[in-house]
Amino acid sequence: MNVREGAVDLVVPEQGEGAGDEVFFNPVQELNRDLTVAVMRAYRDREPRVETYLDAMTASGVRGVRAAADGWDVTCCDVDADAIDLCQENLTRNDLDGDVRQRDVNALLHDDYFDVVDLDPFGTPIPFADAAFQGTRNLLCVTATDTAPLCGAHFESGVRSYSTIPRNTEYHAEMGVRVLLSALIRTGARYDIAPRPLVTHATNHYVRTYLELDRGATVANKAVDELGYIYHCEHCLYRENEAGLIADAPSSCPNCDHGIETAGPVFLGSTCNPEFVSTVADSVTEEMGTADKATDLLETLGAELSVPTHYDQHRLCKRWTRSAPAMDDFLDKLSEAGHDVSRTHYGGTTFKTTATVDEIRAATAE
Ligand SMILES: C[S@@+](CC[C@H](N)C(=O)[O-])C[C@H]1O[C@@H](n2cnc3c(N)ncnc32)[C@H](O)[C@@H]1O
Repeated sequence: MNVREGAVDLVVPEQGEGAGDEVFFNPVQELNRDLTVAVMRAYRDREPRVETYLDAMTASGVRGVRAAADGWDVTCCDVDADAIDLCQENLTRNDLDGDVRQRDVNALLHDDYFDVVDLDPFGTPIPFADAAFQGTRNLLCVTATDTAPLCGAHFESGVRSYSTIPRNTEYHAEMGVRVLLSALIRTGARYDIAPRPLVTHATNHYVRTYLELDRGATVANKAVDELGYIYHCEHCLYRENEAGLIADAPSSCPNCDHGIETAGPVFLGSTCNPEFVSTVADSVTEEMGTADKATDLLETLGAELSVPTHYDQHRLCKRWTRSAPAMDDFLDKLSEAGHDVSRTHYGGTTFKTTATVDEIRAATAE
């Protein structure tokens, strides 16, 4: 089937039900790919010397072809011979050049360096993370689609993949973001690399992050300092964060005395850089099929408070046996009571605030 995405035309296989033999193409990931193009444009505007882009798991070649159309010096890699043929066909169809390699990307990244590396695997990216930190000069783009392990819904799998404790809370997508970033920061630290999140979002059952890599033991130590624990009470929705690698969890919830759960080490720092996010928004262009969605998402991300973790207004109001008022009125009350507050990209009824759960309850009481 023929599809047009961004400024390129592609042939992609019809996707059957379940895992088939055909080369993978997911039209739902167009937002992810549009944002990738915009992030790379914004990054190149800031760092004009970056040139090379590795589409590490290319499948149909869609990411590599779009990057080549945007002037990047592109390498496309996949282990699958059919993917490699299709990727080459799609480059040729658009009259574009690219270096197309049938290889295990872990081996390729062992031999070669790229300014920007894009990991877009099935499921967890962790089996590719060590090689990616060694083979990336500037910007590492990572997708993870294994949201159930990441957010603690598949607990053992999350512990195994990410070497941390994920907890299945009502802010599960943010738990996934912070677990993924924790694992990537700990992996980078082994090579004296500090990955700094420029943009991170959780959308439609995947997490996507763009990490600028800084080098040196001192900065890598600082990155590790941003890891810590979240203590969470499932009864009253109280939560608290503690930086550091040694957990000192309260024995019970300081708010209601019920049991407390510990997640971590997770990343407690900023998952986006708001100034960079605004330059990404300026790089979204109208040929992108998801331009409006991408712009809305970036606007929300840019304004989102960086504090962990978000609340869901409906969940809180249900817990307090109140009806949920209009979000804007609810957030205005919190703000008028002197608390920092923002909406979040995790959902229409979600917000972040510097207020505690008791302060939220008091400030928004009718
Ligand atoms: C989710 S698909 C990639 C989708 C594509 N990036 C897109 O945007 O449509 C994952 C691809 O990774 C490839 N793959 C799996 N293991 C790999 C490895 N070790 N090295 C390179 N490619 C690999 C698979 O063959 C598959 O084509």
